[in-house]
Amino acid sequence: MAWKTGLDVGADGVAIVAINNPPLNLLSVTVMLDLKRTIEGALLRDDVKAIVVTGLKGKFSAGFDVTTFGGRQGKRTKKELGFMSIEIVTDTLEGAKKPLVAAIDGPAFGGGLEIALACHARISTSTAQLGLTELQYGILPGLGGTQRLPRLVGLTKALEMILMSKRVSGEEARTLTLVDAIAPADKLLGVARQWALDIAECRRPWIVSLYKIDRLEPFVEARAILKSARLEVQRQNPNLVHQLVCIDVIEHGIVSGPRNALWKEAEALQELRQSSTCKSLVHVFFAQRQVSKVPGVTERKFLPRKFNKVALIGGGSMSSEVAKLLVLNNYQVILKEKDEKSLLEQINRVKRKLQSHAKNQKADQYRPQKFFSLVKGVLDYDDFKDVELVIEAEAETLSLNLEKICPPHCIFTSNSLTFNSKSFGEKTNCHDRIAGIHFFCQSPNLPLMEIVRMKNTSPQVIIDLMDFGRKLRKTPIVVGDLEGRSFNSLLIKYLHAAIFLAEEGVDVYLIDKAFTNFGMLLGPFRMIDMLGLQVFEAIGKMYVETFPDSSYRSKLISILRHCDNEGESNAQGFYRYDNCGMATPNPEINKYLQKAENTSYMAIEPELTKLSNDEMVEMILFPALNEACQLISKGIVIRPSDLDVASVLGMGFPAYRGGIVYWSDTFGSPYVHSNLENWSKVHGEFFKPCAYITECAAKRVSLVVHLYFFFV
Ligand SMILES: C[C@H](O)CC(=O)SCCNC(=O)CCNC(=O)[C@H](O)C(C)(C)COP(=O)(O)OP(=O)(O)OC[C@H]1O[C@@H](n2cnc3c(N)ncnc32)[C@H](O)[C@@H]1OP(=O)(O)O
Repeated sequence: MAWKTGLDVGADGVAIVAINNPPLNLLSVTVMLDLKRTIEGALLRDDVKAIVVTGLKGKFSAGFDVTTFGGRQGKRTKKELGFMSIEIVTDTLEGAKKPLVAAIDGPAFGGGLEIALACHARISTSTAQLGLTELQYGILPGLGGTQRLPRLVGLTKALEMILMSKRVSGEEARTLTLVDAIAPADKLLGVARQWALDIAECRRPWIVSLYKIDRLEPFVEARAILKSARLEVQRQNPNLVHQLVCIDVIEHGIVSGPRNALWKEAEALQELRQSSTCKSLVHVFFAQRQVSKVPGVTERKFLPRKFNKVALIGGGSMSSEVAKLLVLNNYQVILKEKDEKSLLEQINRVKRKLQSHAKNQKADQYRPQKFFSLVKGVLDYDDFKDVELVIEAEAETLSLNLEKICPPHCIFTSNSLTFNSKSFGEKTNCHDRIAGIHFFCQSPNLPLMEIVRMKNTSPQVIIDLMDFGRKLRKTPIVVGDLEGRSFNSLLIKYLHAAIFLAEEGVDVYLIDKAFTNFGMLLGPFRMIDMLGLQVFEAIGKMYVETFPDSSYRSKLISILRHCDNEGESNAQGFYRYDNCGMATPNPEINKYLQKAENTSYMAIEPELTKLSNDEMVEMILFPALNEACQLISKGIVIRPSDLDVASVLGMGFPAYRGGIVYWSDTFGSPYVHSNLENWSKVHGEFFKPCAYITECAAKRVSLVVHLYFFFV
């Protein structure tokens, strides 16, 4: 078996110990044992005065391999528990009789950084990335990070970094006193070697982080900081325990001593790594990495082409949001409208949005003007000669004329709600340059961008659009094209199911509360307000026309709109919004619901008003899962986990529940099926389970595993 650490002793008496587990030098029990053996070997050699610990090929270590987390582990003995943290990191590395200096380049995350923290000094490149990212996986730093980081940078900064899994650059780490010096990559080892010799020869201090006290706040202040951190995490994530456990472990070190706390940390890690929260978060971590892989496209390794100039055609308020997003990311934008009046309105909308953005960001007064200089409003196509991307927001078709005006590499996309892939660009000769692009259910602020890949869209165009999405700081998800179905349809099912319950007499605000208690960022009605009732009604109508049997025909939205309730855009919808954007229930809502009931042909179902929170959540999310299974079984999304990522980023679904498909699958397909089947008998086709769920339930197999067999 190949060694996972290398040893190289120089004539200066410094041993370089390098972690060697490419590509990211991930840690495992084997790597840790090798590290222990190599360090012990170096300590025994008379020609070694000091040791530099580093990672091969410019990557210190991206921490532990998280695939080992989230599963059930047998009970461990106390010795096994503290083995890596106490015997290896603390007693062998930190307790070494010769000084150890960490030379950090590239990633130093989780356990990787914890090894560096146990060294007696740290030298880093300015671009290295450092962070204790464990809480992002529902665990806590398990190699002494809960004790050493607060002692190196102070409790306040350490809590900020640990609780938010915050990553800092080498440069920032230097200002935090997390690293002792910065060196360019080509001089990193040289500087670290000299530093190690300086410690060995008493020219620099030999610092043992575990017992450092000068950066730690005084006892009373420290406990007050921890108390307020506890309150804050409880307020933000009342369903999660791992953050509280982590704060307890940090406090234990302050009250009972850091070595004592290392045992507590090891026990807590053992417990948390088996939790469902950890399993779900690890699932989301890998799912997020998968979405960047598009079969038949990304493995070709094409380089993305850069867009400088983007044209937006029509689209009113929605397009103005996209225009704002583009100019804030330094794209030149051509706004094309059909007449003077619409153009003036559009220009003013973009101006207002940029001004209010600058105000919210507390930017200087000239910033909006600077951004606005990137926007040009036009009524004709003269300026399209050098645009690289066209986003059509309204038109159903793409004209041959436009194709001729634009350069031959220009990409044509539709952002239209009623985008019909068959007619869009039908008469042109550039089918390989046509795609759909959704800035996510018309709210460009959500960190998701859906790219609809048509039958003929070229791989290069998909690469270009994915890169464009990332430059806008969105996660691009590529979907196939089928009858206008996409992640939007899943979202619409979810929101329509919530409206169905409200129209059946369930309190709107209780529904929203049930969802925020479940962990969603916003309840469904707050989300409709955010999307805008006009947009929501338009998409709803499109679905009713395209899928008349399985769509829900809501009365409520048009009634609300009739009384000028448009959502956040005009500060009234399901909620009313004050000048600071604070939402309070709309006092008129029952009046609108009564009207909807009077015009509805469905009888109110009193049983539904007795639903528990969990039942409400299932009844609203299972129809969305039903839609998800259709998207997957028809091959519209590449893999089931893409919908988990889309639900986390686009719906605000709690990542710690793993995403909509993953979460639903924990109930088992027979449970999901029998619920949908029962609801459909009473409440109609909207709830009818799709053939795929029916088949999985009949075979009593997992929805996800079965789908993988289907498509891989
Ligand atoms: C006990 C300890 O306290 C616990 C811990 O150490 S917890 C672990 C903490 N570590 C982390 O959070 C690091 C997570 N990784 C990352 O952020 C990024 O991978 C990175 C910034 C290091 C590198 O990014 P990038 O260069 O884009 O490479 P990326 O594509 O993400 O990763 C390369 C491969 O390694 C995998 N990988 C990355 N980090 C991993 C990890 N910690 N565990 C398992 N696999 C990992 C990726 O999934 C990917 O696999 P693939 O090629 O099969 O898709």
